Amino acid sequence: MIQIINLVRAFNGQVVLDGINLEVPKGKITVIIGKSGTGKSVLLKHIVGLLKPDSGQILIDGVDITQARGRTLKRLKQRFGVLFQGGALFDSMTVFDNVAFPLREKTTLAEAEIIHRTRERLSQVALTAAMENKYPDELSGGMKKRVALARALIQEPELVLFDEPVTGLDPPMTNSVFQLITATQQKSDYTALVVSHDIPQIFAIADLVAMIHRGKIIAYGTPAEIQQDSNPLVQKFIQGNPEYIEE
Ligand SMILES: Nc1ncnc2c1ncn2[C@@H]1O[C@H](COP(=O)(O)OP(=O)(O)OP(=O)(O)O)[C@@H](O)[C@H]1O
Repeated sequence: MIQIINLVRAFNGQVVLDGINLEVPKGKITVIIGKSGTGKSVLLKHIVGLLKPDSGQILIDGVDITQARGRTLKRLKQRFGVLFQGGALFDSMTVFDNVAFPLREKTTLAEAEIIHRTRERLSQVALTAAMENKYPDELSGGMKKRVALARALIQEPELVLFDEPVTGLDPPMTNSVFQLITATQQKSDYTALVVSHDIPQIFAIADLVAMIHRGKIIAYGTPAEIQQDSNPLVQKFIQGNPEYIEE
């Protein structure tokens, strides 16, 4: 579904993406791993059309989003649900209004249908009706992630991008958010691209894992393949070996 071909991007002369090649298959969960500052968020921003590369292509079902403008770009963007780092909920809106927001902004659905769909999504992420009228600052970190997930899924996107969805959560909450990603993905069959450092948990949810190092994909495969990868850099990273920091 997504093909990234020779993607290159530098900022102020510093090359961040140095010829990324990656296929993200339809209806699967692909996880990108790699240390802080290797360009994982920059890559996601290119995929959703927020940044333009210096060169290379990103084909979404054959259409190059790096070249898309106007209506074509808008239509491509509508196919994405995005959960950026931090969740970015609107503090002045209730849980319900946060989740309903994309439907109110971008569709002409009747209010009754908006209420129905919003409740459906909230229950999908195990948020009860009692939570609907709370404001983000009354919620725990894990609850906020659930609300952000419900909002990312509200328009039934074909493709959902998650930028470090469990950062700052305790281990049970981390597992619970990962389980929700798996459960919603299986139910709605969207294509998921997740950026996460959380090893070993990501091996339990990923169909495919790609490791990015110095602007390139240096390993790609199933969790079992990655865990057995012969590249010492991959082994150092997944085992949390401090030597990797210097690599
Ligand atoms: N808009 C920008 N202008 C200049 N430099 C940028 C910009 N966005 C990102 N960078 C640089 O690109 C590099 C990669 O950043 P990015 O946020 O993609 O890393 P990351 O792999 O997602 O890290 P983390 O895991 O810590 O979130 C960093 O050196 C960052 O400073």
